[in-house]
Parts: sequence; structure tokens; C-alpha cells
Amino acid sequence: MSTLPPAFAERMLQQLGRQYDTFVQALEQDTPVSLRLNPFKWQGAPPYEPIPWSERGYYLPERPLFALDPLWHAGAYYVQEASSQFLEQALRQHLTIDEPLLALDLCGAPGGKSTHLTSLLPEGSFLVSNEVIRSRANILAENLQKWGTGHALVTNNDPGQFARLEGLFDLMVVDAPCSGEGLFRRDAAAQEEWSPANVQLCMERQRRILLDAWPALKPGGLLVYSTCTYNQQENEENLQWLSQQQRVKSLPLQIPEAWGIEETEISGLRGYRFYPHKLRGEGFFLAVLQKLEGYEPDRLPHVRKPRLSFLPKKLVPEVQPWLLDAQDWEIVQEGPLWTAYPTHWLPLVQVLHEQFRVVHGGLQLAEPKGKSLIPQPALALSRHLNPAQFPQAELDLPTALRFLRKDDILPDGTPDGWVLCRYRGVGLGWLKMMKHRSNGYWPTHWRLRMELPTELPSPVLP
Ligand SMILES: C[S@@+](CC[C@H](N)C(=O)[O-])C[C@H]1O[C@@H](n2cnc3c(N)ncnc32)[C@H](O)[C@@H]1O
Repeated sequence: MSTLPPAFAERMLQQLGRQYDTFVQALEQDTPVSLRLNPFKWQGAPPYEPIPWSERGYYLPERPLFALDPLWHAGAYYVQEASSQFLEQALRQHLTIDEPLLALDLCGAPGGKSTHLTSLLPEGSFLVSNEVIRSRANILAENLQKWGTGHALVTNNDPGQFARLEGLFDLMVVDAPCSGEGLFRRDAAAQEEWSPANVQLCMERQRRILLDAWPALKPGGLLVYSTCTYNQQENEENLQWLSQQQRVKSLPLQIPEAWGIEETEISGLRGYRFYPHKLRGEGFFLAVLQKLEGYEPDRLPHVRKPRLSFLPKKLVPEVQPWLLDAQDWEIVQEGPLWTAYPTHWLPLVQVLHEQFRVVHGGLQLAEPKGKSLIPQPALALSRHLNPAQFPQAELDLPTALRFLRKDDILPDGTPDGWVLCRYRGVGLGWLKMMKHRSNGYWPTHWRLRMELPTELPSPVLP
């Protein structure tokens, strides 16, 4: 690691006092590698050290080449830094309601928190995941499709535009763009870009994001605010500032001392700070606030011209059996695609389509081509797919990797027509079998672009 920016070192020395040297030593160590399992795709517990605050989170003994593991492509797990998985405690300890909720992840890409949220929210909940940078919004959409949820929609808007949806969201997560001090160990660029002026700029941007989007949260709703930086300006001081603008209540989290997380408090507002010398994880900060007052609408905004039209009734039976819980979904035409949205959330989805830039939403089922239907990649990866509707092929590791590279593969004993390819029991993608050849339907922009080594690695999840 290069030398720390002097102004940063000075601030940390002041913040940490006698702990400063151990903090610097920790920055010289390797970054722990960790992942979070998808509870809907992988039930087993791998033989790795668990992350104490995340039920499905594990530290790996070393960094594998994830690209060579089809389970990573299939969304059986998400490679996620350990500290960030602490979001789980905010939800477990404060979302006591068991009914479906509406959540907004305002700074969503690449999707660590969003995929985590879809595993933690009560069944039937819906997540709007937003990302202001278009290219990053596409990555977020890819990761959510691979995670296998249909109860989510990705937008590409400025946070302030969510003020139009006043009082709608039960939960708002703001994992804010920050000065990234907590990433210095694994990201040299974060260190190069750091300056006191940039900290100030980040703080101002964070305040703007919080205040602009604040109306979208319901009274009584929860805000989870997090950054991956240590300084007080972007953390405690922002909470303090927000509490001066709005009526909020700070919600504390119960954390065993052994976890090594530092609890902070300024003006009665609690926060939780992660230092790499006190636990196995990167720098992080998280706080939970409850909104105490605001407007709560009794209906959704009016939609003048719905963008999504229902699939004609006579066509519905062609795809409805593909869904496990068919009665809970409405199938609509979305451009060239037939997409399923949870019936309960379709009115909101229409509002979002009219007022926001929607990058991806719901569960894409099929694209009609002439008289046939092409099943969509997201369906193969979805936990809502009824696999009994399709012949299946279990691929071995080399074949699965060739499928992901879009090389020709010809699994034994598969009939002509659409075949669902699986790897270690997890849905991967579609293959169209035709006599003695096949076409793989793995999206070109998701393609595995590396040459396969002659010796393939042992599995990440044994
Ligand atoms: C810390 S990252 C989010 C990480 C994500 N929550 C996750 O867990 O994978 C912050 C995100 O905020 C986005 N961002 C940058 N400027 C923004 C702004 N002015 N308003 C909202 N989001 C912004 C960045 O593009 C980035 O994707």
C-alpha cells in the first residue's frame, strides 16, 4: 500500500488516537474475500468462516477466479464485502412487519444491497432499485436478474425525482456515493482521489440526495443510510443535519461486543462504524432513522396512458404455466417482451413506467418470434420458474463454462426444442436443441470472455 494522504492520516490519528497504528497496520493486510449466498438458490452451508452479522455471509480462505464458477454467473451467491452485509441487521431488527413492503434503494449499482434486500424483505415485497449512472444501472439490472427476483424494477433517475412518489416507500436505503476512505486497502484509486475538498463535496452531495428524496419515504418509514468512509462529516454530521431539517428518530441496533463494531452517538443519533483493525471487513458506516412525520397519500399518482398492456387472455395460457406461483402474477406486453409483474404491484409499476426511466422490471418470460416463443434468460435464472415445464440438462463444469462463453455445446440425451440448462441443480440458461446441433441463449453482453484453462479450479462452494 502506498503512503496515506497526509491530511487523511492526520484526521484518522485524531479520530483513532492510540488505535491509529493498528489501523494503519490493518491497511497493510490483504482484504478479506467474502460472499453472500442466495437463500433461494443455495441452501447448503459451505465449510467457511461465517460473517457474524450476516446469516448467509461467509469469508473465503482465498480469492478464487469467480468468472470460472457457473454458480456465480447463475446468482447462487453474490461476492460482497463483509461489512456491507451489516445492512441485514437493520432489517432484521427493525422491520417487524410481516406484510409485503415497498422498498427503494436509491444508489443501487452494482447491486450488493439490492440483492441482499430482495432476500430479506417479507415475501411479496417489491424493490425499486435506482442508479443514476446509466451504464451502472445496466449492471444492476443484470445482477438482479441473475439473483432471480421478479419483484424488483430498476430505474435510472436522479434521486430527487423520487419526491414525486410522495409518502410511498416503507424503506429507503441510501448507500451514498462517498469519499471511499474505507476502500483504500483494495482500491488505490480511492486513495488518489481523496482530498479534504472531495470529502466536503461528497458531504454536500449526500445531503442533497437525502433531502431531495426524503418526501418519498412514508411517515413511520425507515431510512438506512450508509457509506464506506470513516469521517464524521459524511456520516454523523449528515445525520445530525438531516435531523435538523426533518423530524426523525434514531433506531439503535443490538450488536454483541465480539463483533468489533463501534457504536457512535451524536445528539442522540446512533451510528455503527466498521474499522478494519477491529473486525474482518472494510471501512463502513450505517445508521437507521425513522421518519416521524410527512404526507401519506391514500392513492397512487394517476396514470394517464399506461405503458404496459395486458397480454391478450387467449395468449396467457402459453406462458402462465411457466411460473410456479402463477396466480400472483399479471403478464403484460413490454416492448417486444412478455413480462410478468406481481399483480399487487402492477399499478405502481405503471406509474414508474410513466414517470421514470425504467431500465428493467419484473420477470421477463418470453419474446414471441413468428409462431414460437423464445424463453428469456431471466426466466431460467428465476426462483419463480416452474422447471417441470421444460426438459432439463445438467451440465458439467467444462460444458457449463462453454455455454457461458456461447460456444457450441451438445448435451447428451436432450430432446429437440427448448432445454433448461442447469449447473449443480441451479438454473443457468436456455438451449435450443435442433437434431445434431444447438443454439445457446445466454445474452451476448453477459458472455464469459476468457479462454478456459486446461485445468479448471475446484468449486467455490464445495
Ligand atoms: C456506494 S455506491 C452503491 C453501492 C450499492 N449500493 C451496492 O451495494 O452495490 C454509490 C452509488 O451511487 C451512485 N451515485 C453517484 N452519484 C450519485 C448521485 N448524485 N445521486 C445518486 N447516486 C449517485 C454511484 O454511481 C454508485 O453506483
